Amino acid sequence: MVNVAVIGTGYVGLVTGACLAEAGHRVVCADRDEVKIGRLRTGVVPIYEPGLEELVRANAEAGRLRFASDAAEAVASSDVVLFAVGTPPLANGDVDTGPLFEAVAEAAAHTRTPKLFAIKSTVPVGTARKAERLVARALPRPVKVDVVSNPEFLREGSAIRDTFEADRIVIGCADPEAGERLAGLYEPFGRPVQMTDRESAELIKYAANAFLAVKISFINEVANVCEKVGADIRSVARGIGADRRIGPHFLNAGIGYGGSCFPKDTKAQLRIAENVEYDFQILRAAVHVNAMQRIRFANAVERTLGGSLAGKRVAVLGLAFKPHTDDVRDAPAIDIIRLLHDKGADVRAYDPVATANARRHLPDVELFDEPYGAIAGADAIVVTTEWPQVAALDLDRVKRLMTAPVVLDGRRAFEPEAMRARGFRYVGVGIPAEPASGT
Ligand SMILES: NC(=O)C1=CN([C@@H]2O[C@H](COP(=O)(O)OP(=O)(O)OC[C@H]3O[C@@H](n4cnc5c(N)ncnc54)[C@H](O)[C@@H]3O)[C@@H](O)[C@H]2O)C=CC1
Ligand SMILES: O=C(O)[C@H]1O[C@H](OP(=O)(O)OP(=O)(O)OC[C@H]2O[C@@H](n3ccc(=O)[nH]c3=O)[C@H](O)[C@@H]2O)[C@H](O)[C@@H](O)[C@@H]1O
Repeated sequence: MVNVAVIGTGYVGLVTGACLAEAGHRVVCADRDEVKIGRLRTGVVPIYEPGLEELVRANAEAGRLRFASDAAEAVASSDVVLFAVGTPPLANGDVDTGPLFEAVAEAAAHTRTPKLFAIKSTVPVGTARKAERLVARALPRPVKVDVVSNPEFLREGSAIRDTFEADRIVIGCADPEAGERLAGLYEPFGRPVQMTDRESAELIKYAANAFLAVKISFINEVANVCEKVGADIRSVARGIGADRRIGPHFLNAGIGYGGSCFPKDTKAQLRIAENVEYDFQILRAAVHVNAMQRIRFANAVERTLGGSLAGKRVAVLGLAFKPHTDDVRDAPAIDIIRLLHDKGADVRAYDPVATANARRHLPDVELFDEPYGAIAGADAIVVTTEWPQVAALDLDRVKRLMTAPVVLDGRRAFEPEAMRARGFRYVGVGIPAEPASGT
């Protein structure tokens, strides 16, 4: 059992804290947001993540997980301090490491016994080294504090499983003994650990997200070609994904990536490369393709509805950037709705959990927590998040509610053949307009 403090109780901090508590450690999650901490103390989990509320409550009741707004007390009672504060972009495109350095300096100022500081936030190369120098200056008296890099790879919506079943745990350290101590914390998870230097660990995180973003933009470009040559992206993705060197994952073509991570981290990595006078061309192209994919899809809606959206009612299904989360940060749906709205469409949108978060981004759009209200009177359905609730719609009822049975599916929520067999005009990304033979 290790006493752990987690500084920054956002998505990563809360999930990591709860999973470490479940593994038997004694964890205190701290955040400067007192309202959030107050809610967590009463068992209210501020994010929608399947299984998280139960995990938090069970571990809080067992006395292994508690919450603090006072970082000083959290740090004083811990041997390992994990930093999981946000690292948003600054207006000039650089990563804002200010809040992280503030948290590190504050923790150091309250350190009186030897500790291990581990940076989980996604940070530019060199941040752990800088943090180490900051710690040396902020310590009230000289004690040994190791600063290691420990990037996080969890996904929203499957964050708990991703933590317990991580493909790898990356630990970047200057002193191997410090790395081993951090590896000990994760030992109950039984996952492979990669030890490396701090700079490489920091770059692994950005390179992993960049590679995945490139993979998505690549398959989206192949899908765009499919539409022009009459091929089917489903067959193409299956065919290339069967090659073990390519792999079948992250080859779902559609309206591109969104969320709080890929858009932010790809742009951050472009900026990091620019700062060392390197033009990261593939990544720049991937970011551009991703932006264009939203515009292409909105244009496809317009084309499908006869070239003008003026006076047309469109039901957009899905606001979250992916299913099983209420996160709408940089969600493709938000941009697509704005584009449709600007083209004159009367947009109504549905999401099972994200309407509250989406409201401030879409003040002029009527939002529904149930799908049929959004669909009633629609000239077309536009699918922007592949929620199971969308796939499970009563299609006869949907058809009765619409003025014409038209579906534009940006996320492959439906099977094209099944939809066409039920009398829908189905338009998908990378799917031939007419069913191709042999698929
Ligand atoms: N959300 C995700 O799925 C993943 C995020 N990451 C990275 O992890 C880091 C955290 O991300 P999220 O958890 O999504 O962020 P978040 O925005 O959900 O939470 C960050 C938290 O840090 C707190 N905070 C900020 N400055 C603080 C300070 N000085 N002292 C104490 N608390 C402070 C904020 O109040 C907030 O609650 C980022 O660098 C992100 O790129 C990495 C992997 C996955
Ligand atoms: O650094 C981060 O913060 C995290 O970013 C992503 O996780 P996340 O953003 O939660 O979600 P993903 O499941 O990766 O999906 C991101 C976006 O890509 C889209 N996507 C994903 C896969 C695919 O084949 N096609 C596709 O368009 C999704 O719809 C979604 O909009 C990474 O997958 C995590 O490993 C990483 O830890």
